[in-house]
Amino acid sequence: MSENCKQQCSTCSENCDERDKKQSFLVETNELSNVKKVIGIVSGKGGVGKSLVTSLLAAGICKRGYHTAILDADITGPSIPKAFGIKEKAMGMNNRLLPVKSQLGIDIMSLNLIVENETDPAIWRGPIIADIVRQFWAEVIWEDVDYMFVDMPPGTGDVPLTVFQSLPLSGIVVVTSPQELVSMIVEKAVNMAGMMNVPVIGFVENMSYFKCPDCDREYSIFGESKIEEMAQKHNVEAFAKIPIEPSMAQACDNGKIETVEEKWLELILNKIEKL
Ligand SMILES: Nc1ncnc2c1ncn2[C@@H]1O[C@H](COP(=O)(O)OP(=O)(O)OP(=O)(O)O)[C@@H](O)[C@H]1O
Repeated sequence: MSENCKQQCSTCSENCDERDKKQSFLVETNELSNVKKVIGIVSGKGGVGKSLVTSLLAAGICKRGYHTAILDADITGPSIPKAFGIKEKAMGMNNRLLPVKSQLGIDIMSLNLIVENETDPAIWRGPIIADIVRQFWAEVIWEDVDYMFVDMPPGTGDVPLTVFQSLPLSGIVVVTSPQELVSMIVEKAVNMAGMMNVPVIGFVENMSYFKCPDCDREYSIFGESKIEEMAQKHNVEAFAKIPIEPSMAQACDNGKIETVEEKWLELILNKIEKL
């Protein structure tokens, strides 16, 4: 690596071996797959609504007329099939796996679509889990996908690193909540993307506020929003605030996430459309 390396291979003209090393980790898809853009959804810590945002973004892009897919890389906590109300299992064909289609036609692959019982825990160590993610990318038939959304596990561990290194990410969307934003955890995820030369498309502050249904007053349950500050600091134009909305939790539980409006995510969806 050059002494002056800033880990910005796409804009650097230096002919160094670091670029080759990074590219060598990329895993090829199979001959039946074609994925145009891959977007990672990341969060610093668990439970902030990463799967919800993944589902809303995928549904939003699908409603705009694009063939959309979700790769659920959250192997130990796969919640995507439940949010979409998918009960059937993925089928195999010629040693390859076929994704299951949602009602809108989103192609979905998740561990819960191949294990017999959806409550069976994935008691595997990091390298095995990372390998499953690679297999989901390489061995599932992703036919003519315009946009694939990857629901990553929280943090900056083994599996997020595998996704960053093995999949050709066009960018990431960072999901956070107001209280988490003040911590350094989000910064770690953003810095990880920077080191891997992957741009941040946008920030989503979930559970940003609660709007009283009686008086329309907004309450900052988890503290004041800091999303604008954060976006400015990292020079990211697109950001979104999603309120705490009990009907959304219900839609997730009832497998009806595709019926939820994605009005809060317009800016980010526009940005994704222009990638
Ligand atoms: N803005 C919101 N309003 C109401 N419920 C929400 C909201 N955001 C998330 N939830 C609910 O909180 C729960 C956790 O959300 P979700 O599974 O998306 O989090 P996650 O960050 O993906 O979690 P993990 O990292 O553990 O996979 C879900 O039941 C979801 O429906």
